[in-house]
Amino acid sequence: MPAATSNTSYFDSIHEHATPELAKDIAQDQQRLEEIAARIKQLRSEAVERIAARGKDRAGTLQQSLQRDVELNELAQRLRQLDLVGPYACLGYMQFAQTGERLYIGRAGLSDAQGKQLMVDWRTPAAEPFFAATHEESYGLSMRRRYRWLRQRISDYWDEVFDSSQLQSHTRLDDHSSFLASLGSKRSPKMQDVLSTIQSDQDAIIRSSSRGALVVDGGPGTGKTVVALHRAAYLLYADQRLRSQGGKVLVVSPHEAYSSYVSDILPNLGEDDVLIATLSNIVSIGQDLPAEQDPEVQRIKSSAAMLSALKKAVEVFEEPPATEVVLDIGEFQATATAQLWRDAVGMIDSETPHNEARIQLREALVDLLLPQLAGSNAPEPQLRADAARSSALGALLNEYWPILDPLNLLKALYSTPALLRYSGSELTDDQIEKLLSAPRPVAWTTSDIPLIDYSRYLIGDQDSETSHRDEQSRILAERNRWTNVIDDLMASADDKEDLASQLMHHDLQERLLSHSLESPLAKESFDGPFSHVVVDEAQDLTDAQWAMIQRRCPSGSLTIVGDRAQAVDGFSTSWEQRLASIGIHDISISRLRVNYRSTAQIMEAAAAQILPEMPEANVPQSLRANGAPVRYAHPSHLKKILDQWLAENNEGTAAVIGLPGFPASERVSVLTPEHAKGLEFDLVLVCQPENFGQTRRGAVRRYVAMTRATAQLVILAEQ
Ligand SMILES: Nc1ncnc2c1ncn2[C@@H]1O[C@H](COP(=O)(O)OP(=O)(O)OP(=O)(O)O)[C@@H](O)[C@H]1O
Repeated sequence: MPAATSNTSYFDSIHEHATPELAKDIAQDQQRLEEIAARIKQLRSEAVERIAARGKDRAGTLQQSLQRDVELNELAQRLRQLDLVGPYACLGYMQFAQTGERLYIGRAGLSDAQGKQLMVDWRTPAAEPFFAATHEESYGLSMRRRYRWLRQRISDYWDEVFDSSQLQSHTRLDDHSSFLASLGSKRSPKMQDVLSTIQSDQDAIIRSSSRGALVVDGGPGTGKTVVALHRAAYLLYADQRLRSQGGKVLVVSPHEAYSSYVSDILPNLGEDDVLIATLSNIVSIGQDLPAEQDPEVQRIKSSAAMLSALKKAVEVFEEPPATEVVLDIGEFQATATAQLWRDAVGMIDSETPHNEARIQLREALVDLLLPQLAGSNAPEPQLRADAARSSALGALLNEYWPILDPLNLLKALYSTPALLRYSGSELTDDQIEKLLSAPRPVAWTTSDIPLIDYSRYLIGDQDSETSHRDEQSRILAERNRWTNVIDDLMASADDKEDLASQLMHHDLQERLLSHSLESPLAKESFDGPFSHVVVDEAQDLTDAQWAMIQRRCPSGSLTIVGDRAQAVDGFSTSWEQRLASIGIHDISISRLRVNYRSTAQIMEAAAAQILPEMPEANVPQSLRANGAPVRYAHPSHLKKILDQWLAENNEGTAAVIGLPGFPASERVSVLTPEHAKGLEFDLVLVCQPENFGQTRRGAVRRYVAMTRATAQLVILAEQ
């Protein structure tokens, strides 16, 4: 038997007490894990050596240095993948009933130097039974073993036996204890990695098609977020449709703390290109915006009617001239009529933002005015250039299609009665008066985010004419540079046909060209389009916020994660009705019903809050029944209870919810119920929940706050 290494030493400890069958089984297991670890180590050192050697290559032809750069890039990527996967490479194995063969499942596929398969990638169809098998449908498996990793070591394993003939040789026969133990372990500021214990119902959602919108509905702690993030990684790897659309994925996060909490999950799954952003990050106006204080103003700004008002306000600045305008172009005169203007506008691509459309409009006007300059002796290109640059045409555009500033237009809409009354035809008179009566000067709030975003979408970049010119010259220069590079390559190559086919068929040229043409900001751009968007806490999104997301996902491929019972502002319809109201019709709904987070005692207390207000709430069943009782105490005991818990637990996290001024620390978060959404803590102290409100809104806030606890819940109330 190979010597034990650090990440398999757990098996040594159970080896001592094992039956002969179990000892043989463990030895086989241990050997495969050693082979995997050794192979990763070998591949890693080969990659490092190759990088060191290729990095020193300076001399050579242009072709050689080009290939060297491509190779270095690929090696660096390979190394990064090995480092990501390495410490927790193997998730477990499944054994087939008929052949007795074991197939090991990993975060990535791996073969040894002779080509023997050591483990298969979790996202491949071959790996599916590992996640999908249940006692009802075993997929031909006799058993499955899942490892539990802790600090880069296997700390435990969990066996499930599907074939009764195997019962004698396993110590942990369908014993959920290892799995349950992992659910009860102490939390850290980062969401834990649970790939190896993904359950069959979760797996079915992860692997379902990317077509249309998939709603993942479930109560608190049912693994909706886990499923959505694993689904993003799965689709990026396995879904041809998604990859053919560019494979850009966006995860819309409800708040910054959530973004940070889940930020390790996708990199641990080998995906570090997925963008996670709040709606504020997407708009980014360089400051943290306060929430809108007036609920009525908040409602108006969240409505589709407000988006229509904004669109109409932009159109006010696109009206044709009422009378003919005579333009002096060089020594000639040309007349722009309202009809000529309309014809020119008809030549613009209707999706182009206002400021960028000015570039197209200028060209279209020149096209239509050109016949009126027929008497000129100048060649046509010269005539066109003169007309396009003429100050008369510039003045015409400035008057009837001025360059707009997206933020100023929105401010103007809020504060100019005539503009708001004209544009806001879908708003009621009361709503218009409400907006006009808001304090001046306009101070942005979070409710303005979707409107700012829409205004930017409609209007585009203020400097678009200059940027357009700069971008054109950049692309031209880049193309020339690469044409020269490729010409040089062709000139220096011995076998031209071979090189030409390399350039044409090997994707070298394409990759280099497209990389070099990518704007430096493109990777971080939140403008999309994205081929798939994951939306968490989707029950809270307003119409205007949905519009922001839909614009970024023209394919309509969405994973929508939510729980109607956690909607603070109410969610009285079904998912189908809600999504249909914003134009999403291609929907399928999957439900999750088991709570992996909170003990039964915590869920019972939380259910008592929500069910009287919302009897149809999807309250999930807790998997862990043996928890501590919920504790009730006077608010004055908060500090004492917290200090005692910190002294007794040197690991784990706590949250104080509902007492904003309380001092936070490394292990103690201080949150409102809204900002606690999506998060979880070992200990949750809910402060004065009676102040959260008496209506349904209050019940939802209490429910959200209480269901953040994994192990201990303390309610601090006056009575
Ligand atoms: N298959 C699983 N194996 C182990 N742990 C799991 C599994 N599924 C979910 N969990 C754990 O359950 C907890 C809750 O998961 P998650 O945050 O995804 O739930 P959620 O449905 O999004 O909850 P909420 O609606 O309250 O935000 C997390 O600690 C997660 O790691």
